[in-house]
Amino acid sequence: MNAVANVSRPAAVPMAAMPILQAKKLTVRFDGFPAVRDVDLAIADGELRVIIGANGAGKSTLLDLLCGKILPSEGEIWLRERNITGIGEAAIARSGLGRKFQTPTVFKEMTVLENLQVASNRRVRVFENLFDWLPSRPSDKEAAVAERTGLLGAINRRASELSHGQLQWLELAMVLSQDPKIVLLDEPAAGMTAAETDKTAELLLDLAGSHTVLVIEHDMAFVRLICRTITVMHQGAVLAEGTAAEIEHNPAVIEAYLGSAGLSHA
Ligand SMILES: Nc1ncnc2c1ncn2[C@@H]1O[C@H](COP(=O)(O)OP(=O)(O)OP(=O)(O)O)[C@@H](O)[C@H]1O
Repeated sequence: MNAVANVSRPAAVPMAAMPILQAKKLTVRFDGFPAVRDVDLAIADGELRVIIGANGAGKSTLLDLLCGKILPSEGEIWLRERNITGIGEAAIARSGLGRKFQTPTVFKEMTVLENLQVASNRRVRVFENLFDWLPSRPSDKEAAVAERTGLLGAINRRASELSHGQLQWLELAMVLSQDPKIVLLDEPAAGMTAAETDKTAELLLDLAGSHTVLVIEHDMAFVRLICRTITVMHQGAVLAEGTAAEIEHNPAVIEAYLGSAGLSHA
């Protein structure tokens, strides 16, 4: 049996309370081309939301907008009752929104623990690694983050010795070290083995609830492992939103994104 099947899934989150993250008519144009168009999105506190869509649908650009990496041409982004549009990437990160990119940006010559210390500002400057005068034991928080991401046993190993999956988990652990309320993930299972993919699904299901998680994903098998609500993007706009079953049977989605073969063959 798939290991993920044993993980208890958080119930779909009802949207009664104010969403923790909202996009309102979010649009960005590059030289007049609308990469993201009029996107309305409402993510509940503790929700695990998956965004799917064909290449060029605007998924990464949407995450770039939400984390403040790029500015919208029109529309707004709200973190609970606060309009965070245009406040800048660093201020948005400080407000509790963490982003993990597809390509890990860990320091390969440092250990897992040292990377976590850099991420949480316990090891303030990278060159301090040259001197062995910083704590070599994990704090309780570092140990907890390492344990949650399956890296506790590897905490003193250099990042260069880690597998591809472990590197991805390390970068997620580095994001978690900064205490985000919301975590944005760009294809977290890309390039992973089947076992690593299952473990990543378990990890995301475990994170949901204590964190709000927004995931871009291409791999439909992975999406089915983790999804509660799926948002489908097409040509920069939101085409559909619903459960996996609703999305799989949505004629517009089948037509626009999945082709006549349907979702099960995506
Ligand atoms: N900085 C940019 N300048 C010009 N066009 C851009 C820029 N960034 C993205 N685009 C265009 O915007 C559209 C959306 O791109 P985006 O990368 O967001 O799509 P995506 O859904 O994430 O695709 P993929 O799954 O292939 O990563 C594409 O047509 C892309 O070429």
